[in-house]
Amino acid sequence: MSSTVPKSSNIFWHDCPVGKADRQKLLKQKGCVVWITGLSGSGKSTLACTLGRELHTRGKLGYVLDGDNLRHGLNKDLGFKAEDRAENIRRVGEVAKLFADAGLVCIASLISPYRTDREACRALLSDGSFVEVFLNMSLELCEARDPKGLYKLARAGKIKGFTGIDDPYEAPLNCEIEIKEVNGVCPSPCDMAGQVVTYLEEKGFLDE
Ligand SMILES: Nc1ncnc2c1ncn2[C@@H]1O[C@H](COP(=O)(O)OS(=O)(=O)O)[C@@H](OP(=O)(O)O)[C@H]1O
Ligand SMILES: Nc1ncnc2c1ncn2[C@@H]1O[C@H](COP(=O)(O)OP(=O)(O)O)[C@@H](O)[C@H]1O
Repeated sequence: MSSTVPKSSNIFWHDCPVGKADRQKLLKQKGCVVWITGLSGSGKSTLACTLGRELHTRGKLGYVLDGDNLRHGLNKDLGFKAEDRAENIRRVGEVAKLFADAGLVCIASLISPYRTDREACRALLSDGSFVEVFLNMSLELCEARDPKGLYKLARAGKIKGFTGIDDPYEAPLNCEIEIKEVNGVCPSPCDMAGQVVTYLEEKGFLDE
């Protein structure tokens, strides 16, 4: 696992005259991170994109960091063993922090299966500006969806270490928002995004 202590020495922090507060004023919103966690197929990307669209419609600036997408570039050197997943989450947490500092509503959607990795990301943000959203969908529902056929491959032993099958998923203990299926039925993407928007409104993130 990567250390959070810099390897380099003789490094200094430079402050710029235009700060987060100035950018937030310009954008008429407050920077924060909406961190969406859940099993593969639980609807993370769907929620991220629907929320991104809803914010855009309201004239609010958001940006989606999707785990699958980032593994094509920033994180293409990482696999799925626990250390790689930890490094994946650490990097995305740092990038999300920069987006929040830029004044954006940063929407990160990653399985992020380990509690300790998510908590480390939470600790990077100031109090209240890390909003953890748990898509609490059953394995049965996710597996029935299986849009990429990955559960099928995992069940057949063709993918090893697949989250929920032969790799762990640690559910959040203290998330800000939990979205659940009721009797096997999941809220619609619009309803899921609406729940997050309501939270952001109530906490004042969508105001100056
Ligand atoms: N072994 C294994 N376990 C879980 N997922 C796998 C695996 N191999 C490939 N994939 C694909 O990778 C996507 C998850 O990437 P993440 O960066 O979100 O994963 S993690 O947060 O580092 O656990 C995940 O995307 P989602 O289905 O959108 O969650 C899969 O498409
Ligand atoms: N709220 C929802 N209601 C119905 N289907 C959904 C919902 N959210 C996602 N889906 C569908 O479930 C599948 C998995 O969603 P996706 O967003 O790709 O999940 P993840 O990013 O967690 O892997 C997709 O086919 C998507 O269209």
